[in-house]
Amino acid sequence: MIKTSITVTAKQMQEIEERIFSEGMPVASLMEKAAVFASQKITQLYPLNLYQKVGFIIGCGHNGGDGLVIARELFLQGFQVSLYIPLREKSKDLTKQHLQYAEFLGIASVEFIEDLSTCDFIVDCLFGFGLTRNIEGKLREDIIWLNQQSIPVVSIDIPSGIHTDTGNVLGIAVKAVYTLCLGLWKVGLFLSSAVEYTGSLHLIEIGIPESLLMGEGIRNDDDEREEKNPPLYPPNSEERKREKNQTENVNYSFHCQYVSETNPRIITKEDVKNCLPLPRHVNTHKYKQGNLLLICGSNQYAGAALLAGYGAKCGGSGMITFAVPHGLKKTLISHFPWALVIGLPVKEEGTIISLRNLDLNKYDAIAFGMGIGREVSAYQEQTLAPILNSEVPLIIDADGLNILAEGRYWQTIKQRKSPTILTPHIGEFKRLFPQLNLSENSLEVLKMASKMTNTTILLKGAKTLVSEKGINNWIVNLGTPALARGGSGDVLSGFLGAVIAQTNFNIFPVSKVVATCGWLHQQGGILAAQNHTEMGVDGVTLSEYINKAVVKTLGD
Ligand SMILES: NC(=O)C1=CN([C@@H]2O[C@H](COP(=O)(O)OP(=O)(O)OC[C@H]3O[C@@H](n4cnc5c(N)ncnc54)[C@H](O)[C@@H]3O)[C@@H](O)[C@H]2O)[C@@H](O)CC1
Ligand SMILES: Nc1ncnc2c1ncn2[C@@H]1O[C@H](COP(=O)(O)OP(=O)(O)O)[C@@H](O)[C@H]1O
Ligand SMILES: [K+]
Repeated sequence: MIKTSITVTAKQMQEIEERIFSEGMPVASLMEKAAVFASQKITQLYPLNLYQKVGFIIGCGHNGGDGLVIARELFLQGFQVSLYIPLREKSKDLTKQHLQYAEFLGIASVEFIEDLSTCDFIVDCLFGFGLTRNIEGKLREDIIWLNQQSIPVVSIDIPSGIHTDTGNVLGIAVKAVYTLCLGLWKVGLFLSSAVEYTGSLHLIEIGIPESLLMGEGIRNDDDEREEKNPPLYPPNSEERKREKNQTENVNYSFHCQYVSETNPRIITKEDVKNCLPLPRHVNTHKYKQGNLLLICGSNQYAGAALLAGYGAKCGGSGMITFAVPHGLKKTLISHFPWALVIGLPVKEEGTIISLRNLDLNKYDAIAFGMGIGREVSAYQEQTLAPILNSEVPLIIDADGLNILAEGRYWQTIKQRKSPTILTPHIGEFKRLFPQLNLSENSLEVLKMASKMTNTTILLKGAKTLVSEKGINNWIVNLGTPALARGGSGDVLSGFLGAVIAQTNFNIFPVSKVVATCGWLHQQGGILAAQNHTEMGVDGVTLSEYINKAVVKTLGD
């Protein structure tokens, strides 16, 4: 199972391969295996009865070698194969041998990439994880030409031009319809700069022994499942709070020789199933099921409070309390008759100026910031400061993050004992951490930011990334642009709040729960888009589909 969720860097992949070779597996055999399985996948995607002409762009390294084996297999099956080999003279020995055999078989090669213009599809085997410098000159022109064609491209291992570790484009990169990643997921495939290039991602199993990937301290899912039933505690008892909220040194990653414990894992359906829904004891009651406080809304952004409420509604917490500008009380009650609504004092513009006498520590989670407006910044000592000083797991979103970005509270945040979860989109992240360059290496920067601040950060975008204190890192590898719509994030914060309010962090690390919520949020969006098209996924619709996503996931 671990092979489908682990991600590696180029160096780690090289080390794993070297170990396999040093244990006796011939290089050529591994290449043969990878390429034959890749060719099988290609023929599923492009069956011979529908697609006859296939072009290959062959590089000089082993990615090119893979390409030649795939080309040979397709040729032998009856495809019309053309090879474009721009770096022929520089070919590595194994690649040269495959080229010689391809020529012996009579597989045609072409002089110019334009000669592939009549192909039904093209297989990109120019560079894999060996690409280290920018693509320039003629190769650059070739890729520009390729990207201008409407011919579908399948990239082998990684789209040529994408940096294996950062996902950044090294000058230019191939835009693929499918990427068939060999053996283990290369981490760059999941980072935002690569999203436009990878197309649909498929992992080709090449038999890397799991023993090389497992290490001490790995928790398997069965252990978690057994522990999932939480002990019964009186509501809000000190004992329960202490146990529930302790997160220090909980590290569910692995200590493996080849793969760092901080390598992000892809959150899988199995991970999600393992986390949610949280079990309910038969004799539970509402205060044992998580008591969530949502501090949100302003006259200007009343909708954000409502959408956070709709999100929270999906999360199953026993009690939900809204603390909103008092002018919004009636609206909130009309939407959420089951919730408590507390009116807060406001300034003329309708933004909250204090939390009055709210006893924050009686809640199991607080979500703060959705639609509160920037003006709250002037009242941060009466609002954000007591929230940060509470001993409650905390989610901060939207304008809550903008107040944080002013920089006065990082020390307080660092010292918090309960989990602090920040949910910025890329713009908010840049405001929070102006000293960090997110575009250089988004994953490493995210890890650094969460480590520096002692928080869990969920970075929103086409791919959602989660980092808990730089240690436990996750990638949400699904998503829909249907969610690029005002309010989707408010739904996520509410949902997250409701789930966090019920979570025992002794059983599940914060990062895994946060990634699970991120996954279900995106999966909800995908299901909603299937039924309503991408045009129809407003926040309320999205929230309805989050529960459908839970039901579907459990049934799958
Ligand atoms: N070793 C094996 O038998 C296996 C190989 N695989 C394949 O091997 C690939 C890695 O192979 P390599 O390490 O040979 O690397 P690549 O095939 O990615 O290419 C590296 C070659 O390109 C040259 N190069 C790098 N940047 C360049 C640039 N900007 N312009 C021109 N030339 C440039 C390098 O000098 C080197 O010769 C993987 O991505 C995968 O496709 C594995 O996946 C399966 C097993
Ligand atoms: N192209 C996309 N693909 C997948 N998810 C997206 C895309 N664009 C936005 N999203 C998701 O939608 C949500 C938007 O949140 P946010 O930017 O905070 O919006 P708002 O503040 O309006 O609610 C995030 O969860 C983000 O991951
Ligand atoms: K490639």
